[in-house]
Amino acid sequence: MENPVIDLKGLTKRYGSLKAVDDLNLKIEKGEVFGLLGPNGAGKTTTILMMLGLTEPTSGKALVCGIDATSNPILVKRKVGYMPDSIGFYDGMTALENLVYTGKLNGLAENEARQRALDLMDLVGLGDSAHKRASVFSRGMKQRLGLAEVLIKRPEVIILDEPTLGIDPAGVKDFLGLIHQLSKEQGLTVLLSSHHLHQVQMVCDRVGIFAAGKMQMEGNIHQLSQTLFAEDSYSVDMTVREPLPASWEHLEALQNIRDVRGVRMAGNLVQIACAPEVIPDMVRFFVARGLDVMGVHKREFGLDEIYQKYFDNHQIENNANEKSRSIFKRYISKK
Ligand SMILES: Nc1ncnc2c1ncn2[C@@H]1O[C@H](COP(=O)(O)OP(=O)(O)OP(=O)(O)O)[C@@H](O)[C@H]1O
Repeated sequence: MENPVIDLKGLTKRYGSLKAVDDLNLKIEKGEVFGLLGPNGAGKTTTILMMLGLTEPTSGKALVCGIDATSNPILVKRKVGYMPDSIGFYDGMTALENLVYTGKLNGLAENEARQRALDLMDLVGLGDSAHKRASVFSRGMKQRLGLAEVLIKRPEVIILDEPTLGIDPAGVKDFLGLIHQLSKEQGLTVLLSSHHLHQVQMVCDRVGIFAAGKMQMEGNIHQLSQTLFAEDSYSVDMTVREPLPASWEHLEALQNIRDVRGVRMAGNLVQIACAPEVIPDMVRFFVARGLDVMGVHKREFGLDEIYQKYFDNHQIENNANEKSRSIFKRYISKK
């Protein structure tokens, strides 16, 4: 990566004997959406605070848009919009007044701030609520207003901490769609910290699993899946019309096909761990035995399984949001 927008070099933060962040190296490029994942206490917030110049590193550097966040925090704050997990507004002001106020604080003239605030309220789906007091906003509406407030100063980077908390499912889809659009169309660089793995997977180009102050793994979903699940990272779900008996006579022949690494059967569903190239062979196998194939679904492991597998493998205490955990389904592997 030639000119990363975010460049963390050996970033370390100690609190007494605790290393909250331990020699972190991370580069994020322009227009990239990077998901920062990790259990409670992993060091995510401490990292973000150092990137904003709000906490001084014990050693190492946080460069944002080429600026050292520790020695130039004010300059960095002009370039970076930060949306914390709980956002405060001036309750006595309307949503529009709040945004205009923030715009003016960031150097916009009154008219420009007003116009931009109105445009942004439309963008985040609050166009009809511009003149309502922020105090009457629901949590989800406050999150949307928070995004508008972050965007008003035209940041080059936005850092979002659990941004979808309290937003309804349709709103989450809109919100993530908007993040994606801003990154791809306007080159906005996004660092997203969240425990909602499915949402992170929907929007992030790359994710990093952070634990015990260290970046344990990083890459896109495909790379992480390949690293953790190796040969089992692909599988295909075949659905046949009639349920198959547990002692299906063709099971062994299926298991012995080249590149098939495991088979699991449940009624009329057969899950086969195999390379994607052999999917047509699988279909032919079933058809040749007189079975009606009703569905073929190629499946890759998602971030939920990747995250769980990582912590299963490494036995690092995982206190993260229990809702984000899912049951990892294992295949019956060939002996
Ligand atoms: N000001 C502080 N003084 C002492 N220890 C701190 C301080 N701030 C954070 N820590 C410790 O540093 C570690 C990392 O905390 P941090 O808030 O960065 O974690 P996190 O990954 O953001 O967690 P969460 O997902 O719960 O928000 C924790 O062990 C925490 O107790």
